[in-house]
Amino acid sequence: MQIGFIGTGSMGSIIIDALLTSRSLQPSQIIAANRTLAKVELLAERHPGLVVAANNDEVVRRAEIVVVCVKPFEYRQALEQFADALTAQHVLITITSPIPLEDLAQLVPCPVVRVVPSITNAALGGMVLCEFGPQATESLRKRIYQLFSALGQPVEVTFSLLRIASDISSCGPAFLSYLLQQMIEAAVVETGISREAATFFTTQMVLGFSKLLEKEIFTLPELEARVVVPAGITGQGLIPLKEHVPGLFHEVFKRTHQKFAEDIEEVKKYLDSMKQT
Ligand SMILES: NC(=O)C1=CN([C@@H]2O[C@H](COP(=O)(O)OP(=O)(O)OC[C@H]3O[C@@H](n4cnc5c(N)ncnc54)[C@H](O)[C@@H]3O)[C@@H](O)[C@H]2O)C=CC1
Ligand SMILES: O=C(O)[C@@H]1CCC=N1
Repeated sequence: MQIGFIGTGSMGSIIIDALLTSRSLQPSQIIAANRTLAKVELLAERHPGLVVAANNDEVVRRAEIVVVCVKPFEYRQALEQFADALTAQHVLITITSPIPLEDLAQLVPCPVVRVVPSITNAALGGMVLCEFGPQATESLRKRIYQLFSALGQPVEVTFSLLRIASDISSCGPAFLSYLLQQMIEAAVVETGISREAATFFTTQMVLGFSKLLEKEIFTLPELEARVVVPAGITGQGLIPLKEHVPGLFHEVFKRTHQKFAEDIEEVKKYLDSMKQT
């Protein structure tokens, strides 16, 4: 079985690296194309045996599962370049959320699946969100879970949960990184600690924190309660946090949902126009 990749930018290359470093696939089982050829050539240098395709059409002709890793507004062009080569034997996977599977399914002759990765998959951790289109069978579900379990924990999400699940699982690492950088900056400015030392302490704290959660030693509220000892120092630090943070993530999720709705509307326009041609 050969797996094809269209788009080997940030996420395409993370998925390929993860499938190969986990030894789920051999490099020769992957064929990939990218608009800028140099990016795939770099991947092939890293993974000798990986097949560099000259174009998207070649990927689709040689692969059975085709993973499209381009951005929502690059889809139209990409689809136009390969849709004619798809047959009922293919499986088309999209890794981005604003492409409605029902609409995509009407444009191609094969089952369609959504697999939303997370940057955490680069360390073979975190979640892999899966949504299956109208033609997906039970055996296809099993195959997709098996393949992508190399990257992290696959979980099926319905379209109604997709946005918030992606917000937490895939956007979450960026949100957390921003918050942690704010903590580091404040430490540097308020105390004169070096950025290097503050970054080291922060990183080690997060690694330990992840282990606590992984080992299910505490739930998040239990963990907070154990650190905030009565009349202690942490409680003082939490006062400004409790003053400023509530409401913040409501705004974050309102914005991601708004952008998602706008993207879907735009995508639907071009998918509808493609249905008519
Ligand atoms: N960055 C992240 O953490 C996550 C991103 N995603 C989704 O993945 C999608 C891709 O994101 P990135 O990989 O970060 O973007 P990117 O811009 O790094 O990668 C897109 C790649 O597609 C290539 N490309 C564009 N049009 C093409 C075409 N017609 N044929 C062949 N190659 C083409 C580009 O050259 C580029 O290398 C986004 O829509 C995003 O929503 C999903 C989950 C997490
Ligand atoms: O398509 C999405 O929903 C993802 C989440 C992070 C970036 N893009």
